[in-house]
Amino acid sequence: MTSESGSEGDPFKDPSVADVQAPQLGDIPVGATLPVGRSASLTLGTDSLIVLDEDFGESKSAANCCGLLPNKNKTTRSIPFYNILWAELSESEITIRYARTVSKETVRVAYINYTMEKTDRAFVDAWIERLLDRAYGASQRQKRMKLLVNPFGGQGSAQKLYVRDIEPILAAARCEIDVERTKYSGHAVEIARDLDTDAFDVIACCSGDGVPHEVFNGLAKKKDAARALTKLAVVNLPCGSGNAMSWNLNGTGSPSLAALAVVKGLRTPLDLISITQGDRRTLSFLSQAVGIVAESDLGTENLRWLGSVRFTYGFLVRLLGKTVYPADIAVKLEVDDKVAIRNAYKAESERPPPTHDSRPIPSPTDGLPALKYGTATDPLPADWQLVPHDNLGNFYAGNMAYMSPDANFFSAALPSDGCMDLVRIAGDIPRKAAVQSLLAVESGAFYSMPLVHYAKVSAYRIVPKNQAHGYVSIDGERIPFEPFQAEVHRGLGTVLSRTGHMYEAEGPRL
Ligand SMILES: Nc1ncnc2c1ncn2[C@@H]1O[C@H](COP(=O)(O)OP(=O)(O)OP(=O)(O)O)[C@@H](O)[C@H]1O
Repeated sequence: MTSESGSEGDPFKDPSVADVQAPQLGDIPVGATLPVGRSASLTLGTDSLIVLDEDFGESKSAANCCGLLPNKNKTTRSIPFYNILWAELSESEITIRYARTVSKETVRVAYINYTMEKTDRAFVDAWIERLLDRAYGASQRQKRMKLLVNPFGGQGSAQKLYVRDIEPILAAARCEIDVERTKYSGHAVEIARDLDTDAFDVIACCSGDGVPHEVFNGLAKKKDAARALTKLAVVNLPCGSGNAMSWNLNGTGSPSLAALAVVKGLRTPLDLISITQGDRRTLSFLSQAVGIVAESDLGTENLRWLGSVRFTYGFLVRLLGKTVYPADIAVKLEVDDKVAIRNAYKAESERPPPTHDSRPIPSPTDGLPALKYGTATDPLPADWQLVPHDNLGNFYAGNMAYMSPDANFFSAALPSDGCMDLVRIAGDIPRKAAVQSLLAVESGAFYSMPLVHYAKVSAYRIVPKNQAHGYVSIDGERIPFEPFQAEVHRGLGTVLSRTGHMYEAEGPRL
């Protein structure tokens, strides 16, 4: 466990800082330069910190400059504000920590450090504050994180990825981290259920999508469920085999880049979906599948040795066999027109990013919202109609866009539009068209295919029929093959994203 919050015992914090009347932030404009050392300066550029160091080529002493790539020909470099993790002044030393790009997929913590000969403390403090202001914008600094590591995630590599790629970034950004390893399946439900809602800002899952699913459901069990789901942002630091949540919100499957995205992430309301089956109610944050997707994923466990090809293989076998999964389906339809859906997506993407999370914080006595449409065992709501889908091939409802790095399946999905994106495809379409639809997912043409029925719905019920057994997948987890009902709760949950209102995905193409 790393605990770095507060000023007590903080080796970096100069106790005298608080006593100094710092200049106003407005006194430090873009372009403000901080002279450091004899021939070096730090300047606040438009999008980056500009480091000018005339001695850099000759003097590479650790005291003068660390962490910058040595380059004798250049004395000026820039560090994007996005990559700046922290800055501080202690005694007469200024240290700036940042995430240095070492490859397309990796950032590592680096720092620059200068001893300042003359220190106008008040000015330096204000300059640092301005730098952090540019580096974090509306993102909360020094987030307090409950961090769960699934030691079995990603075939056992999660712990190693956490130590090597994630923890150094969070620590350099001076996040407060409370680490716990999950000990058994379902442990994350209990940890989230018993967590003090006010003690943390973020629950970070070093895992795949299974642990965040458990965390949402653990928070749902709290007495103050609505408050906990609003206050605590759930994030995925990708260490599992399926990391869709990170691809959608952090835009990456790289643990170190995701850690940086989380450090800089903006609070984002997320729709959550109640799934009722019998008398059970669970929350889904990612997807629900019946038919070919569920079976290709959950019904191919015997082919684990095939690795990631397992899913595609299972899918193709069923596609070519023209397998159908008959069911009766009733939906609470919101939009059933691809042009209108695409236009709504475009309008949201062009909206200026929100400056803050405007939702009110629910009271400590607010549990989960009541179900508007009852459960799967209640009479069907009057304005819904159970429509037979005797030749159903694929029933797939998504709350996020990417289901895997190459599969932007629900390209019109938005985090909190109050809708699930529902895709239905017949199972008895010509084989060629079926294979084309599979290939179209990767190329981005899937949405526009006429055989893909794409709608925005706020609730539905599905009753599988004429099958002795089958598969239902909720966020990739198997639930009994029985009728179930789904209902969206708009913006009930909270995640962190780069924009505060969109997924990191290309929108629908027509
Ligand atoms: N210590 C543990 N022992 C066994 N199962 C665990 C443990 N900790 C978590 N789990 C279970 O592991 C499941 C998979 O978790 P996770 O989200 O990390 O990865 P995944 O990508 O879904 O799968 P994979 O394990 O293949 O990487 C979760 O549903 C959770 O219940």
